[in-house]
Amino acid sequence: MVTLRLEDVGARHGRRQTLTAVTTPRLAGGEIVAVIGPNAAGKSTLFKRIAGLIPGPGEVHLDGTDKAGKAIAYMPQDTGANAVLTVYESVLLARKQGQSWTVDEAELIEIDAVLAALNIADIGQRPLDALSGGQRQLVAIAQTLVRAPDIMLMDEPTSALDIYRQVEVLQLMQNEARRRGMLVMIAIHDLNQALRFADKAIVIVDGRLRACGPCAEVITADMLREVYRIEARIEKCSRDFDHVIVDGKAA
Ligand SMILES: Nc1ncnc2c1ncn2[C@@H]1O[C@H](COP(=O)(O)OP(=O)(O)OP(=O)(O)O)[C@@H](O)[C@H]1O
Repeated sequence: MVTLRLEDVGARHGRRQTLTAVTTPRLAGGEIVAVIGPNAAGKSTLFKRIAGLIPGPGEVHLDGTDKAGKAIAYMPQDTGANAVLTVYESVLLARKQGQSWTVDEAELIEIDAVLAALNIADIGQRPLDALSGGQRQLVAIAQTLVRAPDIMLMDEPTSALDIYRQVEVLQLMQNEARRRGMLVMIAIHDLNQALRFADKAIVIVDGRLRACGPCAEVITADMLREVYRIEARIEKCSRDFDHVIVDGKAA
């Protein structure tokens, strides 16, 4: 099973230290980890650092994978639209990522299955630049999923989706994490969706790790007051899920 552990991981943008000494316990495949924190806290920077897209001090310890160089897939927050490609072609291109261009039947079946699971099979032949924002986000999720990584880093993957699609995507990611033994880290601002779908939460504040652990232990009224400056209660709904109820800004 894949595991990820960060040790003193940092990053800079120019002269500014944007990530400082982030150390986590071992995070294991099969789990959803919500990465939360205020705007500009360093969530995307953390993902880019884990994915090896930006340099910095510290160690990203990756174990239990045989997909050297392809174990981690990063889905950025802003997904551009390449006008030349159709949805299907773009997903196929993501699947092949540097491999030979021979396409076998099993790969096509897999791509069809991912498009169907995300409910976007009907737009397969549409050019990318003719999609809505939400459709583009779903295509970006498909592009990441077909790479069959051991670790998926998803940067606000549901920010453009309606509530039905949010649930559909987060449920799918939960199922896929369990089924494939994949570690899925999701930067997300919706704390109720984090409480509903994530096993653990990591809180990033000012580029530092403030907390890491089971959602119920991390997403607390005290944390919301200190980190987000809001007064809120965490209450169980009638189906026994924790919910954040916001009362207002903290004094
Ligand atoms: N390319 C860049 N050049 C300079 N500064 C950057 C760059 N990318 C990010 N930063 C800075 O690094 C800090 C962390 O940004 P990051 O995008 O990681 O935050 P975030 O937690 O993902 O925010 P959000 O929730 O708003 O998406 C911010 O202060 C941001 O301005």
